[in-house]
Amino acid sequence: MADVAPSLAQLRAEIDRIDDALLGLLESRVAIGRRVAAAKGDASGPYLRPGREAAILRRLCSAASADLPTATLERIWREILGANLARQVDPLTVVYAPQGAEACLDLARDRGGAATRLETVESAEAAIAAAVDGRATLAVLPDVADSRWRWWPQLVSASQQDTSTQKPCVIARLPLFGEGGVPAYGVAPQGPDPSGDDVTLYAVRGTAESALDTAEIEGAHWSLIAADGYLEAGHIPAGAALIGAYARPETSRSKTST
Ligand SMILES: O=C(O)C(=O)C[C@]1(C(=O)O)C=C[C@@H](O)C=C1
Repeated sequence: MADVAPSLAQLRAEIDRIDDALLGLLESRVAIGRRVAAAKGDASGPYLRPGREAAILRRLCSAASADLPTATLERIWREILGANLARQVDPLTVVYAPQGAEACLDLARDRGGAATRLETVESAEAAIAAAVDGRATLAVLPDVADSRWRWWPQLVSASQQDTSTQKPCVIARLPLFGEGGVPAYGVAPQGPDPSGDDVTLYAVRGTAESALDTAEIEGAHWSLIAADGYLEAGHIPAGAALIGAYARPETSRSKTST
């Protein structure tokens, strides 16, 4: 007897069963959020862990079939990660999206998901200030290498200040998957979180051939450098200012099967 193609009603019933299973799994995953916060305790550092998030996304994207484009997976999992983070803190992303970098707003929204409050500010100073005083979980700023809104010197100045408080650092580049378009950078009042495949940003006094950008900072000439790998403060050149580190962006895979 020839196979009878399932009816639309049967296929929808199957989709409903899968949705119920997904919901159950999502509930279980999100329920872990408060336990994760307790496990982190006071001493084990910040709640937002961009390195761990990048490692999760890379693992899932390399396991997924071509029917699930990486950009789609990143969107879905950013919502899941954001929902879990919101069980640990009340996340706030502060965004500076000037003319020419309006996409920062969408990148910030996609990054934090619906569970993260979003606030726009009128200057890079205001965004970084929100990260310095701890009001924002993440400050999202436009391309670090673009002189139109050159904000990295503020992180150099902060790093030179003689305070014991945590300096603001670049901890993410947005998005993780996908090339093209103006990238955005995430700055937070915490040290960078290694993902296993990272880029470190630091600044050195003087002119460097490989500089992404240069600036006069408090009377001295500085160059911004992007180096391969995760370099801790002790491993960047002597006298350099650590700007941060972020998961190396991945090329997106968007093909779909036919
Ligand atoms: O692994 C952690 O530290 C978590 O807080 C869990 C989790 C997740 O949902 O997987 C949530 C937020 C962090 O930014 C990273 C990962």
